Amino acid sequence: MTKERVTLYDTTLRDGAQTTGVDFSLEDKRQIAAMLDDLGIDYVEGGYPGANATDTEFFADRPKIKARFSAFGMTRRQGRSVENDTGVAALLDSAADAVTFVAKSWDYQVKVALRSTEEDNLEGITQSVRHAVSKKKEVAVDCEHFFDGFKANPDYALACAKAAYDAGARWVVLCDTNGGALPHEVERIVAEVIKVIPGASVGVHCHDDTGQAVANSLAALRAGARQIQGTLNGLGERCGNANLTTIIPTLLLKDEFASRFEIGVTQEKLTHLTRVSHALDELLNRAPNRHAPYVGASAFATKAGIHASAVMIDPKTYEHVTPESVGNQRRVLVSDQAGRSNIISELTRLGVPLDKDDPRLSRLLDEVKEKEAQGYAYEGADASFFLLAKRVLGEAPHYFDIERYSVAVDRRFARNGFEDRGAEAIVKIAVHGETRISAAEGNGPVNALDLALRKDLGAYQKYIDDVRLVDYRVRVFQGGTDAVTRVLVECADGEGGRWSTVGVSANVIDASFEAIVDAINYKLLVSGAK
Ligand SMILES: CC(=O)SCCNC(=O)CCNC(=O)[C@H](O)C(C)(C)COP(=O)(O)OP(=O)(O)OC[C@H]1O[C@@H](n2cnc3c(N)ncnc32)[C@H](O)[C@@H]1OP(=O)(O)O
Ligand SMILES: CC(=O)C(=O)O
Repeated sequence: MTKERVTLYDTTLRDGAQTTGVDFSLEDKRQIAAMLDDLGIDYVEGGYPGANATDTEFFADRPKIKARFSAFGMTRRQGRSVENDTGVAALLDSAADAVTFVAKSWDYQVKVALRSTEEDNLEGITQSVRHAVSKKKEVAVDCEHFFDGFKANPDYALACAKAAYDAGARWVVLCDTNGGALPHEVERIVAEVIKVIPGASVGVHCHDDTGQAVANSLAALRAGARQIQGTLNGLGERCGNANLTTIIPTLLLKDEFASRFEIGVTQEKLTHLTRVSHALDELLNRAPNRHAPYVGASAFATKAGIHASAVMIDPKTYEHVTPESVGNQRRVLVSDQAGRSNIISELTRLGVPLDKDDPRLSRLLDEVKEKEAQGYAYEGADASFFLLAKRVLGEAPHYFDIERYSVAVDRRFARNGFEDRGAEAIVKIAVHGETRISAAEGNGPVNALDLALRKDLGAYQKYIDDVRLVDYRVRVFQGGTDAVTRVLVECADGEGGRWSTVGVSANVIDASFEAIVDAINYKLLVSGAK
């Protein structure tokens, strides 16, 4: 059976730029456009030329991408001829291959937001599309509020879509602008639309305000639409847009879609998806969503002991697709929900082979559960788990003893309002029976302690010279005066190694110190220090 082509239209650089807290630079836009192109996306909507300096500059010079490069903007303003509309001119003068006009398609919006008439809005659509087509641009029309408009006044919503199509639009895109539509409504309404506009020219643009943007996009596809708009990682106004990072693997890996449709993204490119998703987060300086479908760090993580034992026999028992297909990884977590299978799996990953019948395995599992009951959490601290395992197995050398440490926080206030802040720490340790005392100043108590501990480890100093603390997280739980503090620390070294450790105490400084000591011990152990 010949497969039908589904077109993917990405609006990360336009609707994604409407996400709270997102502000793309010109260079960000160039990099993201290249990433999308490499993935195999058909259209890259670059932004709104004329709306701001970054977008205007981005559209001055066409990025070197194979994908169609699209400029977004509104239809001609009310009371203005299309030839004299500076907004429309900015779209047509841009280096875009295609223009996407946003047009009202809900009579209520025409009256209230545009303060215009239904006839003028229809004329605006027709004139804008015809003008852009006459300037040799390919045209799409995003019919804003289409689903709400259709529910309120189907004839007018359809008339708007039809006006766009009849004037020469290549794509008529039905938008769930407020994100309130549900899949069965979308499926029903799209089926009505394709009675008057061929499905091959119909697209869908869904927002995620009810958490249904992906489901709504798939419902539109089932009903006959052949273009899906969305964004990487689901960026977009308010709750975001349909997440292409979820839609793409669904189209390629789920039989209902994979057997009927083809898209520009190949199975090989699909294996880059997790990296692309994380690269976008890196550019935005935000942590990737661990629970994101397909690409999140937890998407193929197994925590429950019963699941882990089955996953080790056959991963299919608890995985709907393979992690490798989307460039992700399987993880079996160690926690208080674990059984021996979790421990064996994690030890294997860490390069510590252990037989399921080894009596030390049960001791290690008991120790993990006891420590977790005290507040330790090993699923985010694999280096602390590694150390614990090595100790229980009797394979961890003892490198140094802490004899004492102290830390003082210093605040100096001057009359002119100048405030000087800092902290000083002293750490006394014994290495091979020899006492060493180090002092350090830091911008806070944990920083000072970390610097003091790593200042002089005698014969071991050479192993830790390139270690640095890169992340520090605190969680207080149990509440009230009995509160327990858990500190998670992430360290890195000059060879690209990264590892996480945990410390627990009623006192945040003690918990931090414990996590830092674990981080140093881990580095010594994996460096082969004796
Ligand atoms: C559904 C969506 O996500 S659409 C997203 C659109 N993107 C953006 O708004 C981000 C970029 N926007 C901007 O920089 C600015 O809003 C601009 C440059 C486009 C316009 O700025 P301004 O001229 O100051 O107008 P303002 O933003 O206050 O209002 C929008 C105007 O466009 C009109 N308008 C809105 N949609 C349309 C439309 N589809 N067709 C014609 N006119 C429209 C409104 O009635 C309003 O007109 P008014 O100025 O006569 O009141
Ligand atoms: C066009 C668009 O972004 C919307 O209607 O949501």
